[in-house]
Amino acid sequence: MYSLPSMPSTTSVLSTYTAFAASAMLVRSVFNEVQAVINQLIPQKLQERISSSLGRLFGDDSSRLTLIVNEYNGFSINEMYEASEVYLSTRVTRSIGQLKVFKDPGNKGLSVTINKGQQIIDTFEGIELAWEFASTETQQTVVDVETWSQSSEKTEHKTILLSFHKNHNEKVLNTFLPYVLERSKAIKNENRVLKLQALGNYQGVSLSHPSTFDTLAMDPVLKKEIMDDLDRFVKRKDFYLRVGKPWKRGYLLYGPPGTGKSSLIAAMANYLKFDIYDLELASLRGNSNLRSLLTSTTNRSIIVIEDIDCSIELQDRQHGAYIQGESQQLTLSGLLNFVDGLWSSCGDERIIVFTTNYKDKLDPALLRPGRMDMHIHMSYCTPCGFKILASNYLNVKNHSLFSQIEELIMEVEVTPAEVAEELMKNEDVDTALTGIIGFLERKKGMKRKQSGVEEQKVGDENQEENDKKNESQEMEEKCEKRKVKRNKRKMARRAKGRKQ
Ligand SMILES: Nc1ncnc2c1ncn2[C@@H]1O[C@H](COP(=O)(O)OP(=O)(O)OP(=O)(O)O)[C@@H](O)[C@H]1O
Ligand SMILES: [Mg+2]
Repeated sequence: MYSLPSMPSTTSVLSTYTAFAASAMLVRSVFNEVQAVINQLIPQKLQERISSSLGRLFGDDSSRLTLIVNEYNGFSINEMYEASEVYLSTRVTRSIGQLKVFKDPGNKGLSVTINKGQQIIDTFEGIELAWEFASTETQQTVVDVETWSQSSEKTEHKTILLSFHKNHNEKVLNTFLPYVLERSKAIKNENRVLKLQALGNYQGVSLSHPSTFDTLAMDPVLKKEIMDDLDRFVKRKDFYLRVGKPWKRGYLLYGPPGTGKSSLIAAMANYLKFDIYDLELASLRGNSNLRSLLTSTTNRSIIVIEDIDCSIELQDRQHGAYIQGESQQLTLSGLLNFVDGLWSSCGDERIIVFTTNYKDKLDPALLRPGRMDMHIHMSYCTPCGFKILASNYLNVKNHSLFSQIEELIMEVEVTPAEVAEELMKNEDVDTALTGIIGFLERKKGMKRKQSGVEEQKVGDENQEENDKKNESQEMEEKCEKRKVKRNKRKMARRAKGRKQ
């Protein structure tokens, strides 16, 4: 038969408690005595160091203050966490037994950090500071709204703890933490790997797009204008604050496929050392999702919405715009609210870029003056653009064949992407340039032939209209292909999400 274990009598519990309380008092009085001796004999800085170590030893934490720095603040990334993480990667000391080492693709060096539960002892202007990483996990049930299948997902909540002597509370908050923020910015700029994030699946990949303003084939005046605009933007924090405008800038890039819109975005990111967030509207579900995704982006970033004409089915603004093939609503005004900077909680130093092949197809609400700060036309290749490409790909600044090529480039519509492709076909300069001439001649011949046939068929007047139609059809096909590609990517991501 099962019998209950005998309960301790009240008197034995009391005597145990009394003995425990007596020993606790003894420990405290020893602690106080040692503290008093320290106060009399030792200089103040050393006193603090010894007393906080003793405090830890005797389980007395009353002399120390711990700041808790969580990775997220609601949906937003806590910049103090990010900055601390970057800063700490440079503060790893020899006393640490275990280190986590990783290398970001494209990063110049290795990144090192400590494991959960370990401490980094740091000093700042004579103050001793102890950093520690901590994390907890929670389990969440996720429902796929398409299949209604449920899965369970683990979420990790990461925290950095910073503890120090209470006397330095003000100094740490007012001087040290701002110093960590500044320092991390500098460290990031030194070793920067620009991140390219696909918003919606949170998978960051490093941006290894080599495009810079130097390699970009475009009108030099326009190029300079864009660079000046970016310079002005990053320098004008105080101006934006003074006039009460959110520190944001919007660019609309438009032009035919292959004229360098995506390359220009990469050049902007490389120039400013900003991260890129590629926002796929097709993978979003409604305004609240858009809002939470956007608030999860960091400052100093470029948010890109490519092919805005393909991403949003343009409908009457009153009725909202619908994501193609999705039942949930993402309104155009939801998007425009963001562009207008209504979400000032979203952070600072943001650039928003929309791209489109058809400017005319866009909702006028997007084109309204003041909505996007700069409309940038990316055009077919010009003679000047060709020279930049030849210098990039063949390392030639001048050549006897240049004038013939430049003449042809003025006659036919050729994109920088097409020229680049031709230039890559051969490393030998003469062969590559002769190849380009052949390519342009063929294009010119085709154009002539096409217009000859068309002339016979429909006569001169309809020619222009037909050209437009063909072009428009080509673009629509491209849009369609993109949609299919996007859907495939979305499905793959979902499948991957399900597997995890
Ligand atoms: N203006 C340019 N200067 C230098 N290279 C260019 C330029 N335009 C295109 N290229 C070359 O062609 C490739 C494709 O160009 P890019 O993706 O930037 O075009 P896009 O305008 O974004 O096209 P799409 O409308 O199809 O998205 C680039 O990777 C680059 O190699
Ligand atoms: Mg593009």
